[in-house]
Order: sequence, then structure tokens, then C-alpha cells
Amino acid sequence: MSPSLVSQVLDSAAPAVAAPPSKPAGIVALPNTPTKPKHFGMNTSMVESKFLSHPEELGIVAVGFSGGQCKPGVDAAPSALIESGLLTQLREELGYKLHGDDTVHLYTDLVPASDPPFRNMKNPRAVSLVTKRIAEQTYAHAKEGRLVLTLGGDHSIAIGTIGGTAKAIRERLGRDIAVIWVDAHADINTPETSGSGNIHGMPVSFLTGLAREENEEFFGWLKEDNLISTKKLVYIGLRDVDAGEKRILREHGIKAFSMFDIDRHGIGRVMEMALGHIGNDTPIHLSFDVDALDPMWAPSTGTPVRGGLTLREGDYICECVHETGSLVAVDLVEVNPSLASPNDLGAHETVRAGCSIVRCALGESLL
Ligand SMILES: NC(=[NH2+])NCCC[C@H](N)C(=O)O
Ligand SMILES: [Mn+2]
Ligand SMILES: [Mn+2]
Repeated sequence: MSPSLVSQVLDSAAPAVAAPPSKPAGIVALPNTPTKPKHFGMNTSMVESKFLSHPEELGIVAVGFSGGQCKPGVDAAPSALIESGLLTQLREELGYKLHGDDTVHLYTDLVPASDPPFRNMKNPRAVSLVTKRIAEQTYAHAKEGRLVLTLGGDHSIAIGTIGGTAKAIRERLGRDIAVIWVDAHADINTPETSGSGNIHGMPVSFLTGLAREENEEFFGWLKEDNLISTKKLVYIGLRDVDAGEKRILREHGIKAFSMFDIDRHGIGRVMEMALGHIGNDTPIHLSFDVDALDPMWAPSTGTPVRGGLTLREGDYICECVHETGSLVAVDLVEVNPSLASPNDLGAHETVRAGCSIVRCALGESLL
């Protein structure tokens, strides 16, 4: 990769939460970015944003972090997505002005030398520190009224992305966000119900307060302001849910559309029901795990599960969410370009699918 394309730097200057609004540290505005107004972009659907003060501005958080699970390579996803032209497309074809896109954060300065398991969680200190930093980054963008795009990274990073937007939207608009979690997995294990100890299977339990820990070092930095309600959480695409997770979903009456529901009703009806549950007056954070797609479309991911969404169904979910005008943040996670056998096209296809998902969420229209 050419360093001019993506400068991978240590994240030593992350934006402080209290940074002045005009120019938070570490946020890079591209010089002379041509700004086509988004609503008139040739390829962009014309949707008024309900909750963004700068809907044409996109805050990019590129997270090269893999500590929420055990397979290396998912940290290389942001660079792969950027190299394949994603950010250029967002700028030139969809007309966004990008902020903070010049840096893939590796957070290596935050990873402690020793990080033994705690309450069955693997790499607990690293994941806690990194997600805390990510929360500061998404918070800074969302506080400015920008749409936030986070390129992961494994799904543990959603503790930071959602924790940051939830807080910023509460402060800016006095509203709670809803979360649409598109995934083969529910990622709602508590440290105690998890069989793997991998934190990428637990982010939703921390974000909803179902898992709690006072200690600052182990997600104790998550405060009420960072949390979301189980009533405003909707899953789409589930097909590999652990027994303990099923119990949690049932006990809390969490809205979930599995592949069964998609087969029964079709994706069109499922999206009507999912968005109906959220209501049209609620800011939405979309967290998209690429393993929601069938491995036929996205094979290069750490925990693939057969029987998933077609690429069109995934794109359609994103198009519908964009169409609401309520979108405030998007995550794309779990792309792992290194999980492809040599000289097969898996990694390329997965990156391509990821780019498509992001473009659809950000308003690319077909006609
Ligand atoms: N973000 C993901 N891909 N999560 C997969 C989680 C798999 C399993 N439920 C676990 O807790 O370990
Ligand atoms: Mn998953
Ligand atoms: Mn996931």
C-alpha cells in the first residue's frame, strides 16, 4: 500500500472529548475537497436528513483493531476498503466532504503488554482502552452534526462507535438513538454466557447495560449516556445465536428478524417491520457485520455462517435505512482480507461487498 494513500500512524493524538468544536485534534479536513451538495449528487438519492446539521459531511473513523477476537487480519480491512476506492467514491460520486479520513488508527500505543483474561474476557484491557478511544472519535464527529462512518475492525469496536454516538446525540438533540444490528450473530453474550471469551461476541450486552463492570479498565468508562435501550435495538439476519443469547433476547423482548423471518416475509416486509418498530422520529445507528451476508458474497470474515443474506438483501437493508433520513452513524465490521485461500477471489469479493453496503447506506441510488 502506498503511504500517500493511507498513512498508518499511531493514534497518539485522538480528538479529546472536550476539544473545541471548530477543529478537534486529529481530525483532518482534506484540502480543496470539491463539495457537490449531497442532495444534488448525480448518484445520490435525495433524502433530507432529520438529525444531522451537516448531512453532507462524513466523519470517518478507520479502525485497524482485531483484539475482540483471535484471528489476525481484520485490522487490515480499513486499508483494504480505502485502497479499493471506497472513500474516493464517497467523495467524488456521492458528494460527501470527508473528515478524519487520512488515518487508519491501529491503537498500538493503547495495547498493554500484559492483558490476562478477566471475567472470561480475552484482551479485556486492550478492547476497553481502544473502544474508549473510538467512542471519543465518533463522539467528536457526531457532536458536530456529521454523519459518522466507522470502518472496522472486529465487532467489539461497536462498544466505542455506538457508545460515542449515543452520548453525542443525547447531548446535541436530547434524544436516544436506535440501533439496527445486521449480523449472523447477536453479539449479546455477557462475559458469563460467552463460550469463546471473544469480546466481539459481547458488545451489545455492554451497550445495553446487561453486562456491567465498575472498573474503569474493563469498560467501567461506559456511563448511562453511552448506553442504548433494548427497546430501540433491532437485529436483522440472525442465524447463529448462542443458547445464552437466545435467553437474553427472549427475556428482554428484543426485536430480532432472523433469516427465517426474511425467508417467510421477504426483505421488503422485514424492513417495514424493523423500521416500524423504531418509529420515524428516532436517530439510527446502523452496525453492519459483513458476516450477515452469505459467505458466497462475503467469504473473508472470521466467523462465516452459511444461509445468509444475498448482497442485494444487504444493500436493500442499507438503502431503506438511508431512505428514512434518520441515519446518524454506520459501522462496517469483520471484513478480514487475510482469510482467503491464496489466489481465490474471496478477499476482493468481500471488500467489494463491503464497499457496496457502505455506499448504499450513504445514499447511492440505482437510478
Ligand atoms: N462479531 C462476530 N462476528 N461475532 C461472532 C460471535 C460468535 C459467538 N457467538 C461468540 O460469542 O463468540
Ligand atoms: Mn457476526
Ligand atoms: Mn457481529
